[in-house]
Amino acid sequence: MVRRASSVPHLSNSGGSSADSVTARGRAPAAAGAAAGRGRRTTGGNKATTPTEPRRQISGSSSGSRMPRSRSLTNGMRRFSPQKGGGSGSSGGGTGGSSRNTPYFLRSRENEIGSADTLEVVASKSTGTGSEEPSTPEDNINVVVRVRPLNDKEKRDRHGATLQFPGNGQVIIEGSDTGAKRSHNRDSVRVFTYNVVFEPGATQEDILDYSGIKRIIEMGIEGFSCTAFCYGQTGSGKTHTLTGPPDLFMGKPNPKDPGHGLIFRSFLYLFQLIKNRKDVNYVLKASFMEIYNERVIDLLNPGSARKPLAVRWSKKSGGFFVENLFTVDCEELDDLLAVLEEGMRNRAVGSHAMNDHSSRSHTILTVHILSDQQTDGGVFLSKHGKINFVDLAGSELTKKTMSEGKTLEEANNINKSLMVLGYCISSLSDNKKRSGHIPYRDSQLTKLLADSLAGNGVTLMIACVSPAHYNHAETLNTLRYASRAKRIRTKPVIMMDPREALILSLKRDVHALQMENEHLKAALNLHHQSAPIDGLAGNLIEQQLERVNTGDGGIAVPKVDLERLPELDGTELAELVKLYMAENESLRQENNHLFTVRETILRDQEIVCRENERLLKKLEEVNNVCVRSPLIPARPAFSPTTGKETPGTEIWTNPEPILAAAILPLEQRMSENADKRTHTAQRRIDEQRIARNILLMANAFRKPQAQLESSTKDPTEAHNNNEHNETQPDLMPDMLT
Ligand SMILES: Nc1ncnc2c1ncn2[C@@H]1O[C@H](COP(=O)(O)OP(=O)(O)OP(=O)(O)O)[C@@H](O)[C@H]1O
Repeated sequence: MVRRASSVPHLSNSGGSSADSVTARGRAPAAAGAAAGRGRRTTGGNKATTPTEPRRQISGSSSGSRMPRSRSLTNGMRRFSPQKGGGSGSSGGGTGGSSRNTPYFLRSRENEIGSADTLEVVASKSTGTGSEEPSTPEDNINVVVRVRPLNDKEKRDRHGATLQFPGNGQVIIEGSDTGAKRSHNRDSVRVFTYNVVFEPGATQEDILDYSGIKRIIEMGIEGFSCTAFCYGQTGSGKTHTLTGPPDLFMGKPNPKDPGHGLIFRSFLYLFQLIKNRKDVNYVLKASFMEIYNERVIDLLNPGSARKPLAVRWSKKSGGFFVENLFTVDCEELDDLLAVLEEGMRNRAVGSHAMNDHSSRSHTILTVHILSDQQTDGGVFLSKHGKINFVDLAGSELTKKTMSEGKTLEEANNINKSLMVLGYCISSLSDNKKRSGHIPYRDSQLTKLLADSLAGNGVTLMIACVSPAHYNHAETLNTLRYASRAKRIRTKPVIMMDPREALILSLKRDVHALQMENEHLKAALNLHHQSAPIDGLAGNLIEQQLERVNTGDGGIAVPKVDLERLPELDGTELAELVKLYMAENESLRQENNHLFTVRETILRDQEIVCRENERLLKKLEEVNNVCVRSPLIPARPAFSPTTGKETPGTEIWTNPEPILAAAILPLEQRMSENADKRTHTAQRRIDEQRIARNILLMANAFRKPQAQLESSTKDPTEAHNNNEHNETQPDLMPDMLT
């Protein structure tokens, strides 16, 4: 029997257009009033501390359990780097006031997603704090398992337990066989490992503290798209985990009720966090929808006609969204709680043999967190985070639930959409299939969860299972899915205003390029001072340094009052972006020039070094030849009085036949001669040698010319002369050096 069938829901990156949002608000003031104006005050923190006792294995009763013994805090719980501290004392963020809030919301509709890596850099630059922003590399979906206690009926029927909890996030499921046969059939025992396993004794507060939801909320505040969803067979405790026992929302809920589920507690935690961030201006909005028989119904504005809303693809955000979904501004915690209550009252609930209060639809409650923070650089950073709480309808074996008629139709739709979800999970968890086709479009549910499962979101899956042996097949199935989901990797990104992200990123580029520029200038100046470079390279460097120092050719970006940046209109922003881009380009070109100059210098240096080495080697060879050669080159005798060369005194001496005793005086004499030789004398010798060489060269050129002239008369003679000429060049190179 369906108690309430209401409508519509949402979720997606971009939602409808801003106009849609306004229209929705306009056509459903009653819902808005109902949701936002209850005036309920819930200040007390819900510290549920029901005393229970620890248990290792499920027995017939759940009473007396205290904490989930097998929860493992070492795996997924610490996946994310710790969040940066709260308020920094910066005052700019909250100054926008309410006039800034509405545009944010409208702008958020246009948001595009940007890479977390980029944001990390942008944020670290903008805050000037280095690399403390949370990094979000590709990561696995966080999967926890919650095992509910045996219910009264199961206890009455003496259903045995099928699960064991060895600890370390493990859960053991026994074989499907029963009785004596079961104990011998060890092959069918399966062990699964998850981030955390909550045993039946776990309290609602344990789920908040240890499931990883707190980190999800923190990341939502940071601008990520986050999702927490419960999956499991019917009656396994999904709704209980997310919202609490069914009677909680029947009348006026008691905020201090320990039964309150994860959503209520998350809201408290969210507001607590927001209150501590004085440096950021937050605007919260919420929507609540359900997917009932593949139709999306708005739970905050079901309308009498229960007209379903359309799920559309947004090219801009690259995701699905629900058109005209009603979104409520939530300035206070009460407003959020009112949204939860309203949606819970409007959702479709039915009863069947396995659950008196069975959800007949999938529900998605989304909290949009629009934040606006002024960075150290004065730029306002706007982000659009969101947290989806998804309560999936439970899979059911219609034979067991004894569904018929409308309930049967619901069950079929539920099972079908869960089957599609199963396909998607299984494809996404398989590395080979992951890049192939994922059948998101096969159901409304998977369309709207696509981003959470495979895209850029942060996801927490809470797999709810029954411990009773008669649910063995369903429990095993859920554990398998959860295990597969754990293999899915996502790469979370922050959703922020693309224009602001672009400006920040360009500013970062400019800064990096300026640093590079400075570095290059410093490097070049160093070379320039230590070794002045002549020639073409020298000129080029001079020109470049001149250009760099005077800023010639650079783009002048006007000084902008960064505090007023958000007030600039689209054209002005576009103009600013253009200027930054032009400046970037100019700096890039300048840096390229500098690189070229540096390359040239390095090449020149290398050539000079090589030449030096060559000359040194040659000098060494010459020295060796001088020492070892039997023929010591002739040296002219110089007059000791005039210091001038005495013509005809060149002697060729062969030291071999000279007695050893005679060598010393000869060497001494040579060295004396060398010392005595004046610079002018050496120059004259060189000049003579050069003159001789020039003469030889001239002759060599003159002869072929004459031969060329005569060759026209006598080809044979010309040929002979050519032969002779070929020997000429042999003399020249050596002599010229
Ligand atoms: N951890 C728990 N502790 C106590 N009671 C629980 C727990 N989990 C579930 N229950 C109870 O079990 C019953 C079924 O739970 P619930 O309605 O949450 O299941 P469900 O998975 O949402 O089922 P469906 O898919 O049919 O909606 C409820 O009466 C609920 O209060």
